Amino acid sequence: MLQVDFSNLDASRIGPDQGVEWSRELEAAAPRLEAARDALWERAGDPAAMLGWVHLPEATDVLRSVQRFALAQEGVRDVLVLGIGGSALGAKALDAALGGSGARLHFVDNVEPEPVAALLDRLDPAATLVNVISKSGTTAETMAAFLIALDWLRRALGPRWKDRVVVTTDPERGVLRPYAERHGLVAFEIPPDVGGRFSVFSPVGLLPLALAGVDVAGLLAGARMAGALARADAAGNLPAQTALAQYLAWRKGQRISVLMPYSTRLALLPAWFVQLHAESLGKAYDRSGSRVHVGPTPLAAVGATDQHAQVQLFREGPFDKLVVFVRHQQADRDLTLPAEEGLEELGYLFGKSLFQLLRAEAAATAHALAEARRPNYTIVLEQIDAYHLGWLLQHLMWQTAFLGELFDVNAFDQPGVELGKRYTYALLGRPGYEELAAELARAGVEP
Ligand SMILES: O=P(O)(O)OC[C@H]1O[C@H](O)[C@H](O)[C@@H](O)[C@@H]1O
Repeated sequence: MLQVDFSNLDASRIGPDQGVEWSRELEAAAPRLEAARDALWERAGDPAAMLGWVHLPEATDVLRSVQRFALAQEGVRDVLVLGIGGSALGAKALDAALGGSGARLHFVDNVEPEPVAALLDRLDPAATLVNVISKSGTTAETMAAFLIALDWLRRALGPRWKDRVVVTTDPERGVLRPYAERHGLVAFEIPPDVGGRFSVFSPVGLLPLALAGVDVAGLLAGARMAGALARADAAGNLPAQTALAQYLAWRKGQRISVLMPYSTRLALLPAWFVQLHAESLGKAYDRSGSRVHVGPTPLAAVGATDQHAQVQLFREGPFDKLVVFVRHQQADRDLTLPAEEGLEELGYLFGKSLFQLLRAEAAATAHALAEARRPNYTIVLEQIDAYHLGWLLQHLMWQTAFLGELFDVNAFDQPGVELGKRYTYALLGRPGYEELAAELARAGVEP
């Protein structure tokens, strides 16, 4: 089960001394949420609407081909995953939470030379599979890493390098697809109507995760539950409900949306969420073309660790945050705290377990924030496993789609990142970018 405890929204009334009860807010917004739901499901069949991610959890043929490929990779101990943004963050978060029983995944999602060189020094090319992932098939960082990895493989393996590369990209766009065809490389598809940050349950995430030994079928089963709830009426539609809480918070001045899982295993989940919300909702224009400049600023935190770093700000700083906790109810393993002579002052801990302490800290922090009228709600997972994380990630994607409707923005494009890319091309002398290069020269911008 995945449940959401909204009780601290009531306590804090979404902001200092304003707002009404959560249940009333929800009731009042029900028609709007249900209209948003109907609009999303109606558009889900239209490839131009970029809602293909809605259907990924049902794609059992893709699941099987990914599993078959992973099973056949005998002798692969390490996987070099070359991708950035939506082509890395989901698998990275889920591997950190659930990986470990299969191959080790190493993500190259930056172009800083020292870590890349150090990683290649450590790995054995004969036991490493390179999975290059790019929806557009053109991203400079990913392509640069690919050029280096190809050279590294070829030097060590000669013509056998082809057995050690698998490509994940759009069926048509970009340079990777024709390159894979030219060399007969195994290639998986990212459906054209699935944007990068919504692609974790396509081969983008499923392939590396299957190689890492993660229960990818479990992920999809959980993700299907999020989809089922996204069809429900407002009273039972969890993604619509959390979207509403986020939207109301924004409207009432809580413009920073914190995601704070109480789990080190989930420490990378907020990084994935940050891209999902930032690129989907941070928009200059609404769908009718009016200037709006909307978008909650997503902020990453981890409990209990950040109680000792950020919670001071969350509780006493500006009234500008909505804090979302993620907790789990069952630990897979637990450790009991033994009594120790000479440390009697810690007696309140003796006989308790680490998980009991973690749970107490999460509940205490949520209440301490509510008590200071800081809005927060808690997503409760039964446990940290593939099923519940599949559910959680798909829930957050649905939440984002609902928020796109509430803010009336296109949640599936990211026009704001393009100019920086074009300037980079100009600085590197890419043909066709001469005018931009001249503009940069006039402004005194140098690499
Ligand atoms: O998968 P790719 O096409 O290589 O894209 C990787 C990332 O880069 C872009 O700059 C976009 O802003 C992201 O949304 C995307 O996830």
